[in-house]
Amino acid sequence: MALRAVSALTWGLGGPGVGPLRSGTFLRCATQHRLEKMPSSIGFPEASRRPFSSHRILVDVDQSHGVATMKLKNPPVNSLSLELLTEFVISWEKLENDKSCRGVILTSNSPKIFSAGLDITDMYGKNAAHYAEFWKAVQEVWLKLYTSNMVVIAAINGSSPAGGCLMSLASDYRIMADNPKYTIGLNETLLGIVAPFWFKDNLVNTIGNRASEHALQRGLLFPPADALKIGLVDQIVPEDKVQSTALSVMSEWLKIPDHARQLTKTMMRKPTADRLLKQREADIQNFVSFISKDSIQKSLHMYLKFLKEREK
Ligand SMILES: CCCCC/C=C\C/C=C\CCC/C=C/C(=O)SCCNC(=O)CCNC(=O)[C@H](O)C(C)(C)COP(=O)(O)OP(=O)(O)OC[C@H]1O[C@@H](n2cnc3c(N)ncnc32)[C@H](O)[C@@H]1OP(=O)(O)O
Repeated sequence: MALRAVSALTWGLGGPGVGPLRSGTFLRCATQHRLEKMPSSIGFPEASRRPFSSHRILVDVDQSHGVATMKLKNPPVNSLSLELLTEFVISWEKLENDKSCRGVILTSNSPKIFSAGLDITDMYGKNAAHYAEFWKAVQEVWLKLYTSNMVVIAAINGSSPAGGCLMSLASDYRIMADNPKYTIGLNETLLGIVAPFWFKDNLVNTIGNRASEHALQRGLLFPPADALKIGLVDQIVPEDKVQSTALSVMSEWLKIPDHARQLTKTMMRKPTADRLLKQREADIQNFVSFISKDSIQKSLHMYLKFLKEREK
């Protein structure tokens, strides 16, 4: 009975004419029935899977449930290089255009590291044109994630500093592996660099102003239990339960009619996304001039050296 009630609501309100929302709501209604019946902790049945991949991004779409799993694959530490970011955008657009896909679980193919954040070698020793192209790609990935009509769940199966944390923050829900060796946070100041205003906005929207002020100035990296305490992640689970929990949470989110959830998400997030969109080019120029400074290049050089030489 409850199943029918949810579907009737979706059929009634979510058809053509919903405006800027993703089309294909009708298809999604059928999916919704199946999702609600799905035991939430199981994986995807082979028959309905449609994988695709590029060098650094692996995607597995479960068409019958309307859920894709996207894995970052850029060994050794899943740094967000220009190549990875570019491939990410292409894969993301493919999913956005796939009417049967309503939700994405974002995770890592590497054990222990969700993402080491932006690839420092893309911000060090290159020319202005490279920095500009790189930053535009960083902006694009954030905008795609933050404003996606799909439900985005970050399954954080390892450390997630800086840009890795940003990708998680841009998701709708964050589940982190409960291993105290892993950390998450915006640690930019530790590298002698500064998180731009839209990283900061996304953090403030998630954990509040005071906690952000503290975390950002000190470049704090939080172990899972502390991240949960301040609301940086929504849930921590044993390492081997991250993916199954993500599937289970996804099935709950997908019970909500798409159009209502999407309009609500837009209402909550549009002002923050617009702040970047309105000054995107200026933000690129700001990044280029900041990162090109001798003092900043020197800091990045020292940090790379520290990473290579530190004791493991
Ligand atoms: C008012 C003025 C405002 C102006 C603002 C304007 C613009 C904004 C300007 C700048 C904003 C930039 C925002 C930057 C965001 C970022 O994401 S920066 C990246 C931050 N990331 C980190 O600090 C993580 C560093 N890495 C680690 O902590 C560890 O590597 C680890 C992820 C915990 C994994 O540890 P482990 O498994 O032990 O692996 P290794 O440390 O041995 O690393 C293996 C190799 O990978 C290299 N590496 C690590 N991280 C990166 C990276 N992010 N980029 C590139 N390379 C990386 C590491 O050096 C090792 O290399 P070798 O094998 O030794 O060659």
